[in-house]
Amino acid sequence: MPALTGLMRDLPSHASPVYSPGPSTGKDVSGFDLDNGRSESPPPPTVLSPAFTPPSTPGAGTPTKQKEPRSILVDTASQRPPKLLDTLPEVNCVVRARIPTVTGAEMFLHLYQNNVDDKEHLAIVFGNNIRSRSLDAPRSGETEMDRMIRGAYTGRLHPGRTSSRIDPKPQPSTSPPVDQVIQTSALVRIHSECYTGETAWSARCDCGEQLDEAARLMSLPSSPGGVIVYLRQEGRGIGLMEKLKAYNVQDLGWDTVEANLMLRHPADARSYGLATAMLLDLGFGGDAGIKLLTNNPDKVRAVEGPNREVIVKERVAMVPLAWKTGGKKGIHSEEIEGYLRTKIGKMGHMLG
Ligand SMILES: Nc1nc2c(ncn2[C@@H]2O[C@H](COP(=O)(O)OP(=O)(O)OP(=O)(O)O)[C@@H](O)[C@H]2O)c(=O)[nH]1
Repeated sequence: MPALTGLMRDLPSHASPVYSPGPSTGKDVSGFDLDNGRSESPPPPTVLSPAFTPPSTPGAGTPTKQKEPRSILVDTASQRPPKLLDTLPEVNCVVRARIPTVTGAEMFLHLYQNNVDDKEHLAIVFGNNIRSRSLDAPRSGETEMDRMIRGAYTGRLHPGRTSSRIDPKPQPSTSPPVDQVIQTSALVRIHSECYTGETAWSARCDCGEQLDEAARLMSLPSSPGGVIVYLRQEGRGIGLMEKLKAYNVQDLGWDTVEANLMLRHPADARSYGLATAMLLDLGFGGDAGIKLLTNNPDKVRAVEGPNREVIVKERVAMVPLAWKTGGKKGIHSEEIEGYLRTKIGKMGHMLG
């Protein structure tokens, strides 16, 4: 069908996010034809959230720069709780530093230690009013200089400052007061490390784009602030070495879930107790609730913790930039199409 082939070539690569259930003649159990990188039928409504509409008119959904994130109300109280450990890990923020960023926005990087692993998990905090309880707690024998060096200061550091508590030259704050932040649910993203997608320019996944988008939304002038909890759970918890093997398995024709299973790993080996504990430390416990930036339904309930220590009130979908902009921006590759299709079809991701 030369006419159809020509038409397909003219469409942006993301134009048909497809999933075909039932018997398939292709290699992939999700119905995705691995030979030509596309499938004939549209996704059934069951695999997409009601709000999702495939971008039939490329370019029609181009967002304006300052657009507020669209969120969907979440009610996890009525859902069956996932299997979580009974107790949350202990976390301790050991240092915090101000990082001016290339976009002009400023954030505070918080480095955590914990009692379950030796990794340096991070909280990337936007806004001046989100404080770590463990960081601010006094340590015996420490001097004011010690406190400033580990980041337990208010306001801003500047040459000559001697007290961690009173900033003699307070900076004007554009953020609302703390109480207000707690009443308007803050934006939170729980992000799992992805060296390939965030550092090595990989077009196999959308991890780098999601990290950038989360930071952009939290830096909008209208944003009450927010936190990206950055967990060192590379490769959905299997580590970089195993993830690279999984990429080779994927190049041999299997999808991201099958590749993990073939290597004798779970499809997803992550847990979120550390994230819950870090959010509690940053003051997000109780009724205030959070707005969680995610497409992953498992993450929504798991982040709340065994006793719903943190409550996810709303979910904000992380729609791929290529879908939102009709293909003008974002990631274009055969690999990312297969990856997103598998996340929707097999991992229940809701991209809308
Ligand atoms: N094993 C494996 N891990 C991958 C692959 N691609 C990305 N990852 C890892 O997957 C994690 C990100 O997971 P995603 O599925 O993109 O997203 P999510 O965290 O489940 O959900 P969102 O909140 O919607 O982003 C990171 O740890 C990546 O390193 C892959 O093909 N195989």
